[in-house]
Amino acid sequence: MAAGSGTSAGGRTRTPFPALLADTAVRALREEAWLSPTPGLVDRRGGGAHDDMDLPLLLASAEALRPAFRQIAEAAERTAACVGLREELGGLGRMGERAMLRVTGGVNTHRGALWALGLLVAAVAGGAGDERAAARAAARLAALPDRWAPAGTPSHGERVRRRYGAGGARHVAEAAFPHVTEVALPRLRRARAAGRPEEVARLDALLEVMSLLDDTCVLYRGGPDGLRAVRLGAGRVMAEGGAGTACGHAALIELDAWLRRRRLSPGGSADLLAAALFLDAAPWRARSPRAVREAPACRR
Ligand SMILES: CC(C)(COP(=O)(O)OP(=O)(O)OC[C@H]1O[C@@H](n2cnc3c(N)ncnc32)[C@H](O[C@H]2O[C@H](COP(=O)(O)OP(=O)(O)OP(=O)(O)O)[C@@H](O)[C@H]2O)[C@@H]1O)[C@@H](O)C(=O)NCCC(=O)NCCS
Ligand SMILES: Nc1ncnc2[nH]cnc12
Repeated sequence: MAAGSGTSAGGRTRTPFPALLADTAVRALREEAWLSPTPGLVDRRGGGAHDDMDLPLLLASAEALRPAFRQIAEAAERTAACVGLREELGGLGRMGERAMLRVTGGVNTHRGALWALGLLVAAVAGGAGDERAAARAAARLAALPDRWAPAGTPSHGERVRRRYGAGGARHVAEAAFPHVTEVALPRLRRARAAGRPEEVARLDALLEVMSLLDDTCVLYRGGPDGLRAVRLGAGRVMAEGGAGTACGHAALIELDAWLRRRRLSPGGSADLLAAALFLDAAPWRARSPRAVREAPACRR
């Protein structure tokens, strides 16, 4: 879908591109939250493996991130993709995290999603013309330094990186989101082309990501054995035919019950499914060669 901003020929006001991108990002988060039954995750049925989250909380959290997504897009529209922009995005990302924690009463609902979607929103706003170009541009941004990133207490991701050497959310972004472009999006499209219902296509995309991802949420709570079991369990659902078959559905429900008992939540996979839904629906507005020539140059 092509998109722009300002006033159309007929004089009607069009939604500004940053607001359109923020809408698409929030919608992707909402759709991921509504998807059911998702193993161990919050969904329409309840909080999954979480005793501090439910669907209304995730929906409120998604809405609280809208201003951050819009401001991220605005910054990327006006600033070249170099360290200055990376640092501005870091500040906006941390502001978004504070807004999220305010509405959730301190629960980390969407930190990883804000990171992945924030980088992809910036990439599309900065002129990426398709999903692969967006993932590559997001990777370049992720790899830039942010001198204002607070040292503070190590995050869960940082702890398991030190302990087990796992890559985590930063590494996945720097690798240009292969689980999104090479796994989730192709799986979504193959399932749709085969006539599967949209919900089944999304569940299969999630399960395939789960079967491959080093999810630091799972590693933090379940260690390497927990992560191995989650990946094998998700792989088994797919080997049984996926969420749309009787055997695959039974395997999914079994995996869900096991994750709830072990209090393991594949939150990183949920974030990457939301990233795939964002790219799948993104409004593209590749910059014209003239706009690229006139884009502000890197100052550092
Ligand atoms: C680079 C950052 C993402 C920070 O990364 P780091 O790994 O240091 O920090 P974490 O706080 O651990 O957050 C990473 C979140 O990313 C998700 N995730 C996990 N593994 C992967 C993966 N392999 N690939 C992609 N994404 C992954 C995951 O998010 C989900 O889980 C969250 C709940 O996690 P947690 O708090 O650990 O949950 P609980 O176990 O429930 O906690 P307790 O109840 O037990 O206390 C949830 O948010 C999901 O979204 C990881 O949690 C980045 O955030 C950063 O540097 N931000 C600064 C701002 C910035 O620069 N922004 C720029 C662009 S906007
Ligand atoms: N549906 C979900 N359940 C739990 N954590 C999540 N983080 C992002 N989406 C989530």
